Formats: sequence, structure tokens, C-alpha cells
Amino acid sequence: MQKSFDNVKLHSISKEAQTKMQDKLDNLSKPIKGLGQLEYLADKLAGIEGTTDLKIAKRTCLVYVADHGIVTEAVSATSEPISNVLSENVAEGHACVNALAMRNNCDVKVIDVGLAGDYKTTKMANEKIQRGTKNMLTSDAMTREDAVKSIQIGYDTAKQAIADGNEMLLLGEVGLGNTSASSAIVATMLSLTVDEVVDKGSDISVKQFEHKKQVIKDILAARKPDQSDALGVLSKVGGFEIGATIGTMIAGAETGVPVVMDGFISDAAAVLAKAIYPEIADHLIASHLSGEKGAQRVLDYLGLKPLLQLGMAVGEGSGAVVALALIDDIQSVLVNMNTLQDLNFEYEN
Ligand SMILES: O=C(O)c1ccc[n+]([C@@H]2O[C@H](COP(=O)([O-])O)[C@@H](O)[C@H]2O)c1
Ligand SMILES: Cc1cc2nc[nH]c2cc1C
Repeated sequence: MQKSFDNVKLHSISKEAQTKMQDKLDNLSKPIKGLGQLEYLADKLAGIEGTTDLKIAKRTCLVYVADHGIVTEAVSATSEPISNVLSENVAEGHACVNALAMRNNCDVKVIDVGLAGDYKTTKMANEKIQRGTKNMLTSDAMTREDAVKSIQIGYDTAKQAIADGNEMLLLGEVGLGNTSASSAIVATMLSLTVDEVVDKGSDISVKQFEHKKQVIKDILAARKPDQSDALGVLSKVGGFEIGATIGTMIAGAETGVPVVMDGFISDAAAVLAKAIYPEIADHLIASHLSGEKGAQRVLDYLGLKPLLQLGMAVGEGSGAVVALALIDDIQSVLVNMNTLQDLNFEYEN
């Protein structure tokens, strides 16, 4: 049954578990707060999961893939909607995210929510809504109905992954042109200028970059997305994989399962999700600061601290998977370290 997505009850963050986690960390044989941001991470996970015994062993990166009609305006690495080629590579296990997931004990699941082209692999879930969005310079990217459908798919996919035993979900995507859509969303929702948010995406020439900025300005002038209508923004200048990402964030937040964001496309989805659920960022972990210019503004707006700053701009969930190493590190600390009491050590003040 289709949801309206404005009436899901979010799981409450446990302040009690957060306090217990900080006490636990303060009792370990290390300087107080010595693990810095890893302690912020542990507190955050404890609050989301409602326990100091973190559950993070089974995790899956959900990679939503779709095409964008805007690529025909020469804003991306190619002017053809051929995300199918890149997505098939992820589904077959040979992309960047797969190489990283192997080392970080993470499953990868690819979900087609709107690829334009065909593919041979049988390892991709087919939830195709349309064959790509429309060119948002000349018409809305998608209908409102399809925008809701995209959120629903991300919600249902996450709920199934959680029912299958996943204790943590990671976000990933492939979608040529989606840094243009994400920039349009972020500029609209945060009242920023295009120049403040747009970057080179999948790496384009300086000349093409100037053109990309102008195209996004023209899109905003033509579509006039209204920041008080998040679903309208998603349908006018969004993408199917961005909608699915929003749905997964909502499902995780409803269930008390942490959702690890990836890069700028996750950022844009989170901004829209926050418009529907102001508290959603409490349930999200910002894995890294994307190399895209607008990323810092978004994380500030969401009140999130990125675990890593590596200048990554791959997408696919690659940054989220890299951050799993840190999540596993803090878990190892919690499970394997001696306490101050074990050493009969006491702080004097
Ligand atoms: O995650 C990011 O921050 C990120 C930054 C730049 C590019 N990407 C990836 O590159 C594609 C979008 O770039 P573009 O230039 O086609 O808009 C898309 O498939 C994303 O997964 C991703
Ligand atoms: C090669 C390539 C790989 C990607 N993976 C995700 N987005 C991508 C965009 C490009 C261009």
C-alpha cells in the first residue's frame, strides 16, 4: 500500500543509551574523550539503536540507480543516459564500491529505479519507475505520483533489508547527471545560489563546468521549485534514486536502524527528508564530506559531522563503505578494551 510519507512515526533517540555510552567510554583505559569523533559516533549509534551493545555486524549498501534526462544538456561526463553500463558493473561486483565492500564486510544490493538503457545482469533488482527522468530544463523531471513511488521503493527496500537481518544500512547511487539534480535541490532548499553549490560532478572541463552552472540556473528559473513543497522539489528537479534514498532514510529512522549516508546525492536527499521529518538527521551518519562544493553547507544545515574528509566524489556508496572501517574500530574498542577499574587507575580530578 502506498504511503503519504508524512505520517511515519520516527523511532525515538535514546538519551539514556547515549549517556550510558559516554559513561562506558569514559571508563575505558584511555584519556577522557580521547577517541574524539569516534566517541561522537558511538554516542550517536547508541542513541539510534537504544543500546550500548552496538549492532552493526550485518550491513548492506543499497545502491539505487537511475538516469537523468538533463545529461543531454552536456552537464556530465557523457551526454547519453548510460548509467546502465556503470550500474551493471556494480551489480556484477566489479565497481569501486564492491572493491571497498569486500574489505569491509558489507553486502551490496543494486536497485534499478529508473535506468534508461537495458542490461543483461540478473543481479539487479528491477523496480524501474520510468526510463530516466525527463529533461528538467524543459519539463518537470517526473510526476508527483512517480516521486512518491520512488520514495516508496526506497522505503520498502530498506524495510525488507531490515527484515532480512541488516542492522545498519548504507546509501549508494549511480545516476549520471545527478550532481546537477542534487545541486538544484540543495540550492532551492537552503536558499543558496547555484555558484555556492555546484561542482564538477563526474569531472568535466572548466568550460563545461561554466555551462553546467548556467544550465542549473536556467532550470531553477524555468521550474521555480518551491522550498516549502519537498515532494514538488523532488518531482521538478530531482531523480528517482534521490527519492528512493529519502525512502530508505525514513524506513531506517522509523525502525531504529542507523543509515550511513554517502556523498552529495545523499546530502540532497537528506535535505528533502528533513523537510518532511525535521528530526531525520538524528538517525543519519555522515560518512564523509563529499568533494562537491555544496556538501559542507548541507552537513552544517543538517547538524552532522562527517567522519572522513577525503575529497571523494565517486558515489555508488563508496564513501559510506570506507567509513565502515571507523565504525568497526569503535566497536572493537567497546568490546576489547580494559576499563580504568581493571587497571586500578583513578583520575585525581
Ligand atoms: O557522491 C558524490 O558526492 C559524487 C560526486 C560526484 C559524482 N558522483 C557520481 O557521479 C555521477 C554524477 O556525476 P555527474 O557529473 O554525472 O552529475 C553519479 O553516478 C554519482 O554517483 C558522486
Ligand atoms: C566512470 C564513472 C563511475 C561512476 N560510479 C558512479 N558514478 C560514476 C560516474 C562515472 C563517470
